[in-house]
Amino acid sequence: MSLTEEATGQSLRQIGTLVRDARRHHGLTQTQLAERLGTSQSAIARIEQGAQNLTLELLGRLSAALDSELITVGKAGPTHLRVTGGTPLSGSVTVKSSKNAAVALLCASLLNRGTTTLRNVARIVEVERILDVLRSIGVRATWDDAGRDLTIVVPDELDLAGIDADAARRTRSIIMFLGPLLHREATFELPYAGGCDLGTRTVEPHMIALRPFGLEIEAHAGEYHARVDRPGSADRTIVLTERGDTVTENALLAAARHPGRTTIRNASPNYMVQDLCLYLELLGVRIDGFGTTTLVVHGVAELDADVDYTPSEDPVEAMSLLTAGIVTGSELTVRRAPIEFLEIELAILGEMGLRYDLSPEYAADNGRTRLVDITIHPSDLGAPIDKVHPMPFPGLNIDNLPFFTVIAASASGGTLIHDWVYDNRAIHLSDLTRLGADVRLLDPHRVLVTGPTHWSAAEIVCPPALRPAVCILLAMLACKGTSVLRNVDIIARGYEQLYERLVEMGARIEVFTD
Ligand SMILES: CC(=O)N[C@H]1[C@@H](OP(=O)(O)OP(=O)(O)OC[C@H]2O[C@@H](n3ccc(=O)[nH]c3=O)[C@H](O)[C@@H]2O)O[C@H](CO)[C@@H](O)[C@@H]1O
Ligand SMILES: C=C(OP(=O)(O)O)C(=O)O
Repeated sequence: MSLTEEATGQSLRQIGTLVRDARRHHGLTQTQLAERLGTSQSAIARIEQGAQNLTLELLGRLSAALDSELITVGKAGPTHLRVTGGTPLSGSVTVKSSKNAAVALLCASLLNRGTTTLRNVARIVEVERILDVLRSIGVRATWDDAGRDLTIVVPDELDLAGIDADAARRTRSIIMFLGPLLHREATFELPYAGGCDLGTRTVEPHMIALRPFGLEIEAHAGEYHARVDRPGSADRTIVLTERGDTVTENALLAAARHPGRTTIRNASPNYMVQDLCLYLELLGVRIDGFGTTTLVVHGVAELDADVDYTPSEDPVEAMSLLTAGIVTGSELTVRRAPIEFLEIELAILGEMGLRYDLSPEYAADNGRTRLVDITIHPSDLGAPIDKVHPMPFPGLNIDNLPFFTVIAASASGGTLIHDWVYDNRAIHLSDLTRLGADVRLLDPHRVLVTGPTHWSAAEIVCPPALRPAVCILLAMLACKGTSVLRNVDIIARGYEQLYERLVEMGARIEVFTD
């Protein structure tokens, strides 16, 4: 069926614009996109001009090639936001539990023969994707009536042939199936890990970390082909080549059922790793060195316990909510903020002139993570003297860095933001120029932001990266007038009810679809 039978020339032109914007966000030329689709550059040029008949099949292939919900076939259309900004927010907002702990714990539940109950799990698309994958291989995962707590029961035999490859390819976290699966299967296949468009993200450190557990991986035809030759129970030391979060988690997951003592050096002590350690301890795995870069895991061959765990609050969500308040010049309280994972961020903000108060500390439901309520006050911000750059924990969180771009744009003076981590995340922040910010990309890793910005409303297509997308939304809250942010579905990957919660604080955000 040809779409032109139904759609007007105007909708073809609209689709053309969406395709062009998505292609540019992916840094693709027309020729490169044409190669992905097996078509010619001139056909792409015609599509982008709205001068090409589009079949549903071609629309589906375009969506897949651009990994974008811009054009969906057989589903509701993409979601957009109309944001009327320029007024302060007020009141308080409570931080939800973290995306990154949730996905690690879901993967970890594969280790347990007993029932895992995870409480207060974030209702986000990233979690749903891992759940889809788990269910497709036979895991029983059910939400309670309130939709907050998850009960997970893993069958004796997994149906790995039935894996939902589409859901798996949309998340990078699928890589954390390797650690648990290597104890269950001698050979298995997993689809390639996917995720946001942040540039190349290596999985080599995972291969290096898991090799001592007998795992060999060959990657071809869109799949990891895993072979396991399980070693004996001898003690071992694993030195991670990168202090990555998920690679530390994979090493922990493998070590948990390795019947010996595993020392993991250069481990990430970041928040999601701490949640995972606490869960594994409930399963009966002793881990020395909690919160440090050397973890000693006393593995147990069979893990069979009915456990109940509540992951801790998300520091990146806390930073997002603080940013919303800062750029709108608001008096706002962010409740249940995990302070240990925000201290450096707050210290830099304090140097920039942010006035804030902290409540006394209290414990999160996991009993360990320290929480505070942070109240920020309207402040005149100045650029920090030194560049702002992330580090593996304890350092400024890599995922919190993009928010400093929006904040720096609201401050007087020039701020250099150095994202050495991701090849393709800073580039998405240059969209802030469309809202009046002076954001100059010096190279793929360094952004020079000069403020203060006279924010002005605009229409922007959401970049295909979670944090930059939220940064643009938050900047729109600072813009007088009405902005439109198109195709915001990516935000649901990591945030639950973000718009509703901002609206409760006084933001004017309307959600609409085409
Ligand atoms: C599900 C989950 O938990 N995701 C988080 C996790 O992803 P994840 O653990 O997958 O992060 P990666 O392993 O991709 O690391 C991010 C990037 O940092 C580089 N790198 C990392 C550590 C290091 O010591 N040296 C180094 O160069 C990696 O090569 C990569 O390019 O950690 C990232 C970095 O905190 C966060 O952005 C992600 O939100
Ligand atoms: C990069 C991020 O996460 P992921 O590892 O899930 O892509 C993020 O949370 O910003």
